[in-house]
Parts: sequence; C-alpha cells; structure tokens
Amino acid sequence: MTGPTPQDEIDRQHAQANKLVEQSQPTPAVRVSDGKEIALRYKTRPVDDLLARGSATLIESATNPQDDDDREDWVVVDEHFPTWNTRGFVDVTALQDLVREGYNQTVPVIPMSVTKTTTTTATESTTTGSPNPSTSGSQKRKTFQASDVKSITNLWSEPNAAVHNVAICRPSHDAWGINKIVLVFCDDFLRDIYELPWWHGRDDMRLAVQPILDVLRIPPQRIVRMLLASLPPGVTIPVHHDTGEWVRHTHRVHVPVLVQNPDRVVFQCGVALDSLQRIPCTPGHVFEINNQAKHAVSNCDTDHRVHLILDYVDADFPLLPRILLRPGEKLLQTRRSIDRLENRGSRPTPSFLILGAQKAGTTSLYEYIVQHPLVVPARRRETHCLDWRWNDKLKSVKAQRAWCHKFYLTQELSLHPSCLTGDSTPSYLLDSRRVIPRIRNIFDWPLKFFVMLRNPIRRAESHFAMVTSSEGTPAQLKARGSEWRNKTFREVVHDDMRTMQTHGLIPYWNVDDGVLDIACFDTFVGSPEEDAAYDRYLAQVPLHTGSHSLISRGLYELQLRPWFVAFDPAAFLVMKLEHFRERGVTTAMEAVWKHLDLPCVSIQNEEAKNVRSYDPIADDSMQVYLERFYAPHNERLVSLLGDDAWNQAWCP
Ligand SMILES: Nc1ncnc2c1ncn2[C@@H]1O[C@H](COP(=O)(O)OS(=O)(=O)O)[C@@H](OP(=O)(O)O)[C@H]1O
Repeated sequence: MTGPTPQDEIDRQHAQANKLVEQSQPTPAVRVSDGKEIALRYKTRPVDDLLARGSATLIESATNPQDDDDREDWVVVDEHFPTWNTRGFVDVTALQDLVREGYNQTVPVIPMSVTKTTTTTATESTTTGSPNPSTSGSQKRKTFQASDVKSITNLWSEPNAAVHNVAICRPSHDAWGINKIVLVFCDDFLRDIYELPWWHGRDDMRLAVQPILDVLRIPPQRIVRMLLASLPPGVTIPVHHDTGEWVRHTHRVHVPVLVQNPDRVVFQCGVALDSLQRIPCTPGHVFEINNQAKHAVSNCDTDHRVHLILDYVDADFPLLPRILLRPGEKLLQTRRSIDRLENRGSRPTPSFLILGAQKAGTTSLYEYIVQHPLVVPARRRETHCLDWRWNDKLKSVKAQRAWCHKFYLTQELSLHPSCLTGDSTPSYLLDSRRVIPRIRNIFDWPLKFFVMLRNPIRRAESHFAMVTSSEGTPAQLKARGSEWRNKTFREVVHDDMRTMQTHGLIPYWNVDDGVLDIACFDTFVGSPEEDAAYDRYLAQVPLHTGSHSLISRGLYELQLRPWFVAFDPAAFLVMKLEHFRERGVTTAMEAVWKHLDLPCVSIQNEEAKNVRSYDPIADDSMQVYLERFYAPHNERLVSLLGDDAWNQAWCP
C-alpha cells in the first residue's frame, strides 16, 4: 500500500460503498471470461500514471516497435487493460467448514497512528524495535503460551496461531482489525518463502485448498503467499495499490469463502479511481486481480467476510527452497524483510565501508545505497570510528568493537539479519596505515568495500574549493583547516608535491619543470622504496584537518595497494564517479547491489549529493601539468583493476 489514507477519505469511501449497497445495486453478474491468467507484463508500475499520460503516449513509450505482439497488447490498453479476471468456480464447503469457528471474533484494532510510523514489527514481545530507531513504532505484541490457547480448532485465534502455527504481522491489515490465518508467506524480494505449519502440517487444509489450485492449474510450490482474511463488518480498505518487489512477479488471486450477503460486500478494482469495476464476491468465485491497479473493499454487511488470498509466481520463476516453519516459531519482520528468530545476530555489522576517495562522490554513493529497502543507515554517514573517533583508551578488542558497534545500530540490527548497514568515511582510503589494522582487529568478518574514484584533477579542484570555501558551519570550517585560505591552487599543488618529494615519494617528478622521468618512474613505482616513502609521507600528514594531500589523494593505485594486500581484492568494488553520469545512476548501482548480494532495485532519488558550484580552478597550464603528472599513475590504476571499464581512465 502507499502512504496511509486519511480517515476522512476512508469514511467517504465507506459511505459511498454503503450508498451503492443501499441503492440496491445488484451484485454484478460474474463475468463470463476465458478464465485466463493476467500476464505479468501488465503489472508494471504505475499503471495509473501511464494511463494518465494518455493511451497514445503509452503505446509509443511502452512498446518495442520490433515486437508486434507487444504493440498489440498495449494498443488496446484503454478498453481491455486487464484489472481482474474470473479464473473459475470451486466448491469451498470443505474450506468453510475448516475456518468457520471463530471467523467473526473481534480482534483488537491497532490505532493507525502506530502503524503509520512502524516500519518494523517483530512477532516477539521483546523485539519491537525497528532497524531504524527514528521510524520505530511502539507496537507491542504479546507472546502467547500454550495455556492461553482456549480452542485448538479455532484457527483465527491469535494465541492458537502463535503456539500451533506462526504469528505473522501484517501491520496495515492488523490495523484494520482484519483477522487472518496465514499459510504461506514470503519476504518482499521472494528470497525466502515460508510454509507455515497450518499449511505444510495439515492435510485437511491442503485438501480444502486443492480445488482452487486445480482451477488455477498451479502446483502448491508456486504459491509464495497465502492466507485467509476475515474483514470485519463496517470496515473499508480504501483504494490503494500494492507495492514491493514481489508484486510484479506474482499473480494475486481472491476466493470468497464465507460471505453472508455478497450484495453487501463492495470489492472494486480498476486502472484509475474513476473506472473501478465491482467484482462479485460470491463464495467459490476464483478471481485474479491486478494488484498494481487500484483496488478497494468495503464490508457493508453485518458479519465478517472471509476470503482466501493467494499469490503465485509463473512456472519459470527461479524460487529458492521453501522453508518449513515449526509450530510456535518466532519471526522477526520489517516492512520488507523476514528473519527467523534462530538466525538472530547472524550478520555482523557493519557489512560495508565506503573508503573514499574524498570528493569523488562518496556521499552520493552512500545516499543511493541506503535507499535500498534492506539497507539501514548507520547512526552517521561518516562514522570516522576507525580514525579520529577511535577510542585510544580502550585496550581490549572487545571494548573497541563495542565502541565501534555503537555507530552501526548493531544491537537493533541483530534482530534483522536480512538487513545490512555500513558507512562512508572517505578519509580511510588515504589513512590505510592506521585504519587497516583496526579493521582487521575489530571487524574480523568479510566486509565489502567500496572505493569511488574521479578524475584526480577534478577531485583536487573539488577538494580545494571545499577547503577554501568560507561557507559552512563553524565545526566544518574548523575541520577543513585554514592553511590553504590565502594560497592559490598552484601553490598548494606545489606544496604537496614538495612534501612528497621531501619524503622520497616522487623521485621521478621535477616539480618546477613538470617533467617526468619515465625510467625512474618504472623502477620506483611499486618498489619497497616507494612503500617506505609512502609510509614516511603518511606519518607526517596532519590528519586532523582537511588541508592536506591535495595531490597525493589522486594517486589512486598507490592508495589502493595496501588495501588489496590486506584484504581479498574481490571484496572491493572500485567505481568511477563519471559512470553515474555516463551510464545513469540506476545502471551504475546494479554493480553495487550485486557486490552487496542484494536484489536489484531502482532508487527513487538519484540526485547528486554534496555538490558545490565554483569556477574552473586549474588554468590551462596547470591542467596540462597535472595531466602529465597523473597519466602514468592512471595507467597503473587500470592495470591494477584489470577491468575493461577502466581502459579509458581519464584520458586527457
Ligand atoms: N551523481 C553525481 N554525478 C556527478 N558528480 C557527483 C555526483 N554525486 C556527487 N558528485 C560530486 O562529488 C563531489 C562530492 O564528493 P564526496 O561526497 O565524496 O565529498 S566528501 O569527500 O564527502 O566531502 C562533488 O563534487 P564538486 O561539486 O565538484 O565539489 C559532487 O558534485
């Protein structure tokens, strides 16, 4: 569902449904259709937005001119776009008998104000926190014991379900007071499909549901979600469309099971608010809806209404093995993830670190990553817990680890091992001497690293523009240092080069003439002498300020080398900032999701972060000078990364 609908709008929709019923509008006749499945290609989002642009635009933008079949499907979109379809009819007597007891019991309604902010719901009394405390709700759920179970045959009873089945939270449904019997459930990305005991352990349930599967012509293994929902009288679920990755991969089927008077249940579905069609809710009517289209239901009757609702995937959808849950097992849910309690704490935090380079788009990368529904932001974007926030007083690894974990919501996230977190501290790349040993000591599990790189000349300009800017908070201004304020870019370039030279780091470069001795470069770069010189250079860097390393921070191969020695190079994804523009953010991010073993998603906000506007800083002669300096280093970077994508590393 999208954001919560205001109560007055829900009341309006309920009154409208009541009016329909009171005007004695007869329940529409069941459409005699061909019983066909709604093809999943019709489940692109947002259907209504596409239509709002007019069908003609839709035809042009949504069709592949090479594909005539596709074109035909979309040309008829206005008249025949499938929003629901009768799939058949079944005798649901066996199912009715199985679920009749207690179907109309009243369950406490959880106020909407709670669920509005609740992104996480743990089905355990002690674990009500959200992975993101700023959005956590206060919904408490009781843990039921066997002694709370009054009737083991009442499948709607929450205590019974919690002890003999598995309690599942569906925050929005729970908020409407909808009672449920959950049989199959999955996470948002269809990675984990859970079969609950009342499905895999009950022959009577499977036999009662089988006729429905026969009509649909699907084996039970294709079901990814299935539950019975009992909608109380007087309740309207307002017009909405379903969201989540699973939606576009699944067919949504409803089967009315217990309906006192189908004329008094208004179930509607359509491409837009003003074209909703009413669907007959006669028991046994198996119908499919396009749940990415708008749909709503009002129970204007005096009794609860029970539907079986199931979602299944196409035959060729690659499903992982199904997980059979034990009776009474606890699940830990967020809005997009589900974890078994027994897996609590199985993912250490952090999972990833963005190491740098400074001014190479690290802020954007971080902000893009944390838009993934399974990624939770750390307490701060730049934790610096391994450099200047490192607590020297702590001597034991345990205490140091506990200190660092505070930055990563480790305790909260231990409940949700499907979710991960990390941070972006762009100073780490350069500060390898201090940071690598700390990582190895404290985070002794395989971390994923990201390194953003950018044309080193543009990086240096951005760095200079930031440090010499008079804009910013007093804390920012202090952190940047004042050493460069009265200097030109050229002066700072030469200063850093001379410092490098003093420590023997660039013996192949004549700072004054801008001439490179290529023979010296080839012998020196990559040698133990260079490593020793780099150590000496780093030892004197004033790491407490931003006014240093203008040029050395662009020696990417040199900076990456110790990291690649200390950790498996496969743990690193090295990206070019320029790729965001050249390839588009969504495409560039595909590699990021893959590196983090996360399902691919499109992010909503692709805006570039931390952007500063300034006039070009390096004049033409400085541009040529720096190109000469960086060119052989860029070539070495390409060899180190060994990636075709890097063959054109910032050619002049
Ligand atoms: N998507 C995208 N496309 C193009 N350019 C982008 C993008 N995202 C960030 N940027 C540019 O990256 C610069 C900021 O980098 P960082 O966020 O790493 O800076 S910092 O080290 O955290 O201060 C900063 O560069 P300058 O504007 O030149 O200073 C940003 O404009």
